[in-house]
Parts: sequence; C-alpha cells; structure tokens
Amino acid sequence: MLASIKNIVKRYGDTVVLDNVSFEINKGEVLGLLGPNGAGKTTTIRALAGLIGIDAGDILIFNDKQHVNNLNVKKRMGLVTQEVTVFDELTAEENLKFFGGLYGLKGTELKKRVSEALEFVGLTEHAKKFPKKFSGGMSRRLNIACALVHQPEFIIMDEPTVGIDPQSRNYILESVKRLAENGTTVLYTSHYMEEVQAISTRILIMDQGHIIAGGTLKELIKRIQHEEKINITVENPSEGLTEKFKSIQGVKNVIRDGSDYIIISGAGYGNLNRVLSVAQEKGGVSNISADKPTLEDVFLTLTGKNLRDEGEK
Ligand SMILES: Nc1ncnc2c1ncn2[C@@H]1O[C@H](COP(=O)(O)OP(=O)(O)OP(=O)(O)O)[C@@H](O)[C@H]1O
Repeated sequence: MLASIKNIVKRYGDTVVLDNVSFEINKGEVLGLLGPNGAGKTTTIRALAGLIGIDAGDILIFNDKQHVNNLNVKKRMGLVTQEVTVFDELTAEENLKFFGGLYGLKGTELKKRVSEALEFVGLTEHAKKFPKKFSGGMSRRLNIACALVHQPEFIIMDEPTVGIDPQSRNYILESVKRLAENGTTVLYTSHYMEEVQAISTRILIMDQGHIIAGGTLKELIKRIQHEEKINITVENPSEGLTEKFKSIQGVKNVIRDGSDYIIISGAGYGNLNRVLSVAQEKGGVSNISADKPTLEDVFLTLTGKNLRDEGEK
C-alpha cells in the first residue's frame, strides 16, 4: 500500500468540508477521485500533499505520517494543481530547470530529466518558447511536466484537463496511462465521468465531504445494475410533481431539470406505468423512456445530482 487515509476531518469555520474521509491508495494504481464541484476533492488532495493541516484523522504516505511541509514525503510525490503554476517569464525548459532545481537536481542529471519531461508531454520542440505563447492545453502539459521532472513515485493530478482542447486532453490521459505503465501511482481527480472511466483502475466517488462509493468500474455499475431509470419530459409540470414521483413505491431518487425528470427506482418495481399516469395527471407527457444505468447513473443514484456542471455537454 502506498497511502492510507483514515477518518480525516477538515473544517473551515463551522463548515465541515471533509467528514471522516477514509481510503487507501495501492501502489501502481490509477485511482480516480470523482465528484462534483465543491465535493472536497481539492481539499483532500491538499491534505494529502501536506499543503494544509487536518483537524482529525491520519494520513500515512510511504509509511510516513503526513503533515504540513513533510519534506521526506514531498520529495517523493508530484502535484499537478488545477491552476497552471508555471512562470511566464521563463521558457518551458527554464521552468523545468527551476522546478527540478527545487528538488535538488543539478548538472547533467537535471538536463537529462528536463529533456525527458519535455518529451513526455510532447513539448520538446517548444522548449525555448515562453508559456504565454502557449495554448491552454500546452500550458497544462508544461504544468504536468514541472510536477514530473523529479520522477516522483506518486503523482496527484487535480482536474488537469478542465477547459482544454480535446487533443491536449487525450494527450494528458495517454500520459497518465504511460506513467502507470512505468510504475508510478496516480491519484486523478475529475468531474468528467468518461476520463475517470477511461484511465482509472479503481474509482472513488465523493460528494459533500464524504466518500460515498468505491470500487472498479465493473463493481460500481453492478451496484445499481438492476435498478430502473425512467426519463420523462412533462409539458406543464405542476407544483409538487417531484414529491408525487417520490411518493411512488420503490422510487429512490427524482432529479428535475426544468421539464425533464429522471426517476430512479429499485429493482423489480416496474414503475413505468405509475410514473406515466402521475405525469399525465399532473401536467401531460411529451416524452418518456427507460434505460439501463451507466456509471453516470451510479453517481445520480447515490447523490441525486447530475455530475456535470450547468452548461457542459
Ligand atoms: N480555504 C477555504 N475556506 C473556506 N471554504 C473552503 C476553502 N477551501 C474549500 N472550501 C470549501 O470546501 C468545499 C470543498 O471544496 P473543494 O475545493 O475541496 O471541492 P472540489 O471537489 O475540489 O471542487 P472543485 O472541483 O470546484 O475544486 C467547498 O464548499 C468550498 O467552498
């Protein structure tokens, strides 16, 4: 095991941001931490990286108790933050030299690692350029290279693909896979289902400061595979329709987005007709369908929320 996180609690004022979070990170795995904005992913990562203290619980990494500025642990890990933290006034190569230098690399070793890191993220031919000339995707790739230049055994990536073009996104996902193939352990946070699904060997789902489910993709889908999901569009939804749906026997969750409703029922209830008749009575139906759950639905079922941000496709 590479890390063990036991019952960690983090408060900001009266708000409990992490509420008894526990999980383990196994050596060599790509652990996907999936959750909506505000779930507590970044706070978990900051605590793991020793950037913030915690109010209760324990974090062990490399068998060492993590605390703020534990340099022994820090040396062996890399952190890719959500914000790009490279220097605009240094070239790509100089940025890498700077970050490598922070970890004590020098001379030919530093030169070698810098050129390897540039190659790893596909920026070799841009080595002498300044990041302010880079596209969003290139800046993010340089940001990743800066966290890798000291060849850490464990790397944490906090939503490294937010707001970038699909090509750079794929490049980053491919590089995570290559890192794992080379034996690096990766903790990867995202609110993009497809990403986590594509690269993770194991997935944790986080919401409102709690880890609410964990397992391989197969295990997570199995948890809800027998449940029933009904999508229905109601023409003129009347007051209290959500509550009315919720009162149908076997209904576990109702998610409303304007006139569109998603109704999740437990196994074997066969609620399609009941949902239809409630909707007809309370507004009129323009569309209805039932389908088999996906990983997105695992999240929906467990939290009652859509994972995507408003406005995202
Ligand atoms: N320094 C802080 N002071 C007060 N509240 C904070 C602070 N940092 C985070 N929070 C709150 O803690 C909660 C969890 O935030 P966190 O950034 O960990 O979530 P997240 O899952 O990483 O979301 P995002 O994807 O938006 O970064 C949020 O409600 C946030 O407002």
